[in-house]
Amino acid sequence: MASINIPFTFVVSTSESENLQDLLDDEALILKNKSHEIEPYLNGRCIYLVGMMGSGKTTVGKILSQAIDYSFCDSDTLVEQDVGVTTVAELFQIYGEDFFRDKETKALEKLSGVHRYVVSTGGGAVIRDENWTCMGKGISVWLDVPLEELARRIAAVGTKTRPLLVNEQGDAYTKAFRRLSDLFEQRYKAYENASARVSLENIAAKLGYIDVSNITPAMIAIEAIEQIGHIL
Ligand SMILES: Nc1ncnc2c1ncn2[C@@H]1O[C@H](COP(=O)(O)OP(=O)(O)O)[C@@H](O)[C@H]1O
Ligand SMILES: O=C(O)C1=C[C@@H](OP(=O)(O)O)[C@@H](O)[C@H](O)C1
Ligand SMILES: [Mg+2]
Repeated sequence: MASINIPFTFVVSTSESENLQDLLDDEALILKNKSHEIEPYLNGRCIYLVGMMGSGKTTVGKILSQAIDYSFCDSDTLVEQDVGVTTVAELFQIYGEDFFRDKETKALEKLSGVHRYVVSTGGGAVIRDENWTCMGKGISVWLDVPLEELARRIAAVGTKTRPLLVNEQGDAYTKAFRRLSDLFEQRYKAYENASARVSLENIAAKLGYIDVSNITPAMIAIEAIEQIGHIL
């Protein structure tokens, strides 16, 4: 495999909630045990998390990478470092979305040549066929989260973090929900191309939860491993 020059080394930057040691004991144990079940069949293929903004790709990706002893990469971070900006929002403001999409594709092209990475993609990575060509060399997993939950999470962190939401009017939740609904309508068929799907509504049903708000990132990582196991 030709060595790909990725202009930085990744250290899995884990905040408190994204470190296996800080998960509930049973979650960490289940993650480790389930990871051992699939590891021999992964053959080092990268795992690409796809899904709408706010679906937890970056958060779950860090946990999943540690569980399966993979490195972690967030394609947005790769683009920010490549361009020399601090945030994607800043990049959109200076260079625009088309420039961002070209850089996003270049990042995925670079990543298509490495192994043993969990890659958290940006929510719009699914809209370009050339990105699917890159991700097709690995295993893609769609984190399918209800729009209300996406809007709640993004409102909690502030819509300024997502440049595609900033021009909407109204309170943070309403403008996030409105724009996310439009984007999902445009993209859901693209997300369905993923190798596997993690539905938070299905997890809630399995656990007897009334909604998805209490499903932790670790539970989602566990379900992702289960769904990957079904397609190996
Ligand atoms: N399972 C979860 N439950 C509650 N909040 C979550 C969960 N997963 C992620 N979050 C929160 O939602 C926001 C978006 O998560 P992030 O990982 O950045 O998603 P993405 O990379 O898909 O946009 C963050 O504030 C994160 O802390
Ligand atoms: O949905 C999108 O088009 C985008 C999602 C963002 O990533 P996250 O999904 O990690 O928020 C980031 O790539 C950019 O703001 C565009
Ligand atoms: Mg992200």
